Amino acid sequence: MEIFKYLEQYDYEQVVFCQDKQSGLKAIIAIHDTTLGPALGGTRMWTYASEEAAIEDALRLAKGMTYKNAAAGLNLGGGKTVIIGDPRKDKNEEMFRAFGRYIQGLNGRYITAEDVGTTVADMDLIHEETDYVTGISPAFGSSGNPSPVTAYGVYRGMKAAAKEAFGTDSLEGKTIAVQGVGNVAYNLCRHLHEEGAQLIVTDINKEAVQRAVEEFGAKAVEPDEIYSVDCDIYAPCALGAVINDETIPQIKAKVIAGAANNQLKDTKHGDIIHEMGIVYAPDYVINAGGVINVADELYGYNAERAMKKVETIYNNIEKVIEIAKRDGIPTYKAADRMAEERIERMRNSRSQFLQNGHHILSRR
Ligand SMILES: NC(=O)c1ccc[n+]([C@@H]2O[C@H](COP(=O)([O-])OP(=O)(O)OC[C@H]3O[C@@H](n4cnc5c(N)ncnc54)[C@H](O)[C@@H]3O)[C@@H](O)[C@H]2O)c1
Ligand SMILES: CC(C)C[C@H](N)C(=O)O
Repeated sequence: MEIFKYLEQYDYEQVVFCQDKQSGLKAIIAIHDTTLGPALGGTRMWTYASEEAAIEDALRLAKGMTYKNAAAGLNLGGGKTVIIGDPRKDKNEEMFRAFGRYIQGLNGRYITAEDVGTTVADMDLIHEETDYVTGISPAFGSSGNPSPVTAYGVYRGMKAAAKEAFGTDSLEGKTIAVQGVGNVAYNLCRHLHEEGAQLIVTDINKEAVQRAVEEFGAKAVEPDEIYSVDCDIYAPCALGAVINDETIPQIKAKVIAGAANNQLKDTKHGDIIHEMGIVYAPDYVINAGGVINVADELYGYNAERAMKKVETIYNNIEKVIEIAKRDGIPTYKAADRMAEERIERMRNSRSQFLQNGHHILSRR
């Protein structure tokens, strides 16, 4: 990988490699764009096949956060961290504290939170070293685990997408195929079950599947069967790149709306599903509930205020669908347009320097 060429192509600002021999920390912090404010994005811990795969993931996810934060109307830029390692075996206190010191060294350019493989307890350890961390324990007056809030946002966004496809946003009686029933999707399934939807679920973790079967009367299928099941809505809530050349021909759903980041393997797959008439709720618009919730900590966390903002995901999905129709483009492009236009507007409106003692970083 020619790193600077890649950074230039997608206009990344900064990449930081963090190494701490004693704790085994190997982390990559990628900061994509700070036009709107400090870069906020979670920390993923994962066993990558190669260092290059880890760098690519950090970069791709950081850019996604720029778009997610912009589309959600947050005054935050985009960044992300990946820690190379197995979250079940390789974690220790020193690792997260060493990582916290690296974040502190960035002096507020990057603020972290949870992502796949990291937990509230990990954020609390980071918090021992820096204030530039969110998603920490409610005991600190903070918002805690963002997953249930992400799930609520996905539920609301799914309803907006359903309204476009079925003429009503009621999910009662709809069959919804949920791929992965982890932290977010378990809570999503609860909302869907309460509204009277029929659930089909899969996961590589059999216990997670069993819980959804017992609690929500879900029907279980094998992981590779989820794409082809008869359903109204397909909700990808596990991995990225699941909308691809192999899966698209199998999909029977009229709506794709789920929590996973980077669902389209390539942009061309967004074009294909658009041509098929599938209503696609762009991933970073529908799954912004978690980041909206943790970002509220920067103002002194208020759950009511945060949930009010999460509700706007319904309107944001409506807005994206409206732009897509107006401009005759797929929804993924409409979402990019919405985010890019906001960043551009803010960039242009900041032509004068004015010291601002009330900047969000001064309020903590
Ligand atoms: N947690 C959040 O607040 C949040 C916010 C925004 C986006 N997301 C994204 O949503 C997705 C889910 O996040 P999460 O926090 O629930 O993660 P999680 O790790 O708790 O859940 C993911 C689930 O997917 C399952 N899975 C993995 N590979 C699978 C496969 N091939 N087939 C079926 N199931 C498989 C895992 O066993 C796990 O149960 C991720 O892509 C994450 O990046 C999460
Ligand atoms: C809670 C958030 C800051 C990060 C979350 N994992 C996301 O992808 O949106």
